[in-house]
Amino acid sequence: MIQFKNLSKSFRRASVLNGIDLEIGIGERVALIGSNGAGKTTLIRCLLGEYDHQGEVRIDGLDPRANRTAVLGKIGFVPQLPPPLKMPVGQLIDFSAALCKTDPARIHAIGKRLGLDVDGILARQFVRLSGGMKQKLLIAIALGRDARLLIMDEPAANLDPEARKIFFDLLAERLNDATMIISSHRLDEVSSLVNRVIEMDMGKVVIDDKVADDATLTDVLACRIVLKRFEPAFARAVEGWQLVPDAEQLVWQGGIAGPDRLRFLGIVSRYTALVSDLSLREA
Ligand SMILES: Nc1ncnc2c1ncn2[C@@H]1O[C@H](COP(=O)(O)OP(=O)(O)OP(=O)(O)O)[C@@H](O)[C@H]1O
Repeated sequence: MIQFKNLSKSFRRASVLNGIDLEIGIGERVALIGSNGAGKTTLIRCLLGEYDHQGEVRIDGLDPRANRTAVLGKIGFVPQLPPPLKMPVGQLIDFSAALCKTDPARIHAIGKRLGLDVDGILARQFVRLSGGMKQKLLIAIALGRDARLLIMDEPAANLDPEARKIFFDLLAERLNDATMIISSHRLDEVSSLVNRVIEMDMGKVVIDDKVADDATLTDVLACRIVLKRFEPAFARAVEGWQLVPDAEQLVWQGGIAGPDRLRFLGIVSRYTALVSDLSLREA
C-alpha cells in the first residue's frame, strides 16, 4: 500500500531524511517512533504530498505530490499540532465532512463517544477549545469517514484515560479495513496498539520490527493494588483511571484498558515503595 524508495529530504542544506526504504502493507499498524527531530513528522508530510523530495513515495501506486486530491481522499490524518483555525466547530465539521464526502453525523457521533459535548460547542471557535477537546475533534474528523489509511501524529497524548480507552475501541473497529501509522516519541504510549515498530534516528530507519499482537485493543485487565499506607499523592496520580478504593484507601481495584497497561504501570512505578501487592490480570 505504501512505498518509500530511497527517500531523502533536506531543508536548505540540512539533511532531514537520508535514504528511507520502507514498504507498509494493508492491515499493518505501525508505531513510528524516535526522539525529537528524528524526522517522523517530515516523513509523514512527504506521505501527505506536502514536500518536494528526492526518491519515491507511493500510496497504492500513486505519487502523493502529483495526486494530492486522490491520495488525501484515502487518508484520515490527525496532526501533532492542531491548526489555529478560527472557524466555528459546527462549520469545521460540515466543511471536513463535505471535503471527505462523509456524513457530518458520523463525526458528531464519534466526538460524542470520546466524551466531547459536540452540540454545546458548535458555535465555539476551534482555536478556543482546550488541547484535549481539539484532539478529540480532530480524531472524530479523521475516523468519521472511510479512510483506508489512518496517519496519527501523537494522537492520544492529550486524552484522559477514559477517552483513551474509547479511542482504542474506535481503532479496534477499524482493524480490518485500515492501515495505521501512529507517530510518537515514546514507545510505551503506542506499543500495544501496533504490530510493527519503526524507529527513526537522524533521518534514517534504525529499527524495523514486526511485533506480536499480544493484547487486543479491547482487552480490559483486572487491576488490584495494595498499598502499605494511604498516600494522597497516589490517589491523585490514579485519579481518572477508575480504580475504586476500599474504606481505608489501601486496596484499589478496577479495569485497565489492555493497550494502556504500560502507561498505567509507568504511573504506578513512581510509588513502588508504597505498593505491597499489584496484579494486572486478563479478566
Ligand atoms: N519546515 C522546516 N524547515 C526547516 N527545518 C525543518 C522543517 N521541518 C522540520 N525541520 C527540521 O527537520 C528535523 C526533523 O524534524 P521532524 O519534525 O520531522 O522531527 P520529528 O521526529 O517529528 O520530531 P518531534 O518528535 O519533535 O515531532 C528537525 O531538525 C527539524 O528542525
